[in-house]
Amino acid sequence: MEITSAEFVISNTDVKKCPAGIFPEYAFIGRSNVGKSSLINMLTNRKGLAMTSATPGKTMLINHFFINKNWYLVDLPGYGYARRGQKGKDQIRTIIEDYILEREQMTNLFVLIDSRLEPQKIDLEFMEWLGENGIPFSIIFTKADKLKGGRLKMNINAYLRELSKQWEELPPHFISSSEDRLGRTDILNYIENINKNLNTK
Ligand SMILES: Nc1nc2c(ncn2[C@@H]2O[C@H](COP(=O)(O)OP(=O)(O)OP(=O)(O)O)[C@@H](O)[C@H]2O)c(=O)[nH]1
Ligand SMILES: [Mg+2]
Repeated sequence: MEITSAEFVISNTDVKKCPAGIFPEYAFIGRSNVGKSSLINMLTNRKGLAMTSATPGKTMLINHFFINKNWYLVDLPGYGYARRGQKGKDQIRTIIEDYILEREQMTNLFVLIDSRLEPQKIDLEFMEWLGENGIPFSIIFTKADKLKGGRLKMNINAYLRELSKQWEELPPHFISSSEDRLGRTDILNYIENINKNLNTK
């Protein structure tokens, strides 16, 4: 799929104020600093569209980007950033949970996982929560450029093994690097296919 237009629309803390209309949307979630905003910039080919930072906790709001004038990419705040303090963490948690549970336009959630790390409890618990609530999601392993091929494969296999203890059927997964533009075609094709199926229903 070609990205012909990508426009920032609105930032929100409240799911009720997100854009009206029935356009499907694809949201990105994961621990702070995992690379959600960078991935949105990579997918859209627009460097400064979503704000990124080497310091965790950059994205604090629900950000809507209108793509090709018929679907949205949504950048969400990261979870698990300890330095926010309990109150800050609770606020972010509420924003994320309300969005995920209440946003009917949310067609698929991409859960981003840092490919360098061994399976993290916080991510596994988060995906378990998604399952309990019947939220459709896929996994994107990020920052693949930081690892050599063998190590990358090993880490991803270890993750999938851990997930298969939790899930009978594994969710679709992708491998990405926003530095090397890895995964772009696969992720955009995946979105395009879902959009097509929605249109034929
Ligand atoms: N090498 C490499 N660095 C990356 C990649 N993706 C993101 N980064 C870096 O990781 C840091 C965090 O990236 P962001 O995209 O801001 O992460 P985020 O998940 O949006 O973080 P929060 O908004 O704080 O939750 C930045 O310094 C990015 O340059 C990648 O694919 N490869
Ligand atoms: Mg961000």
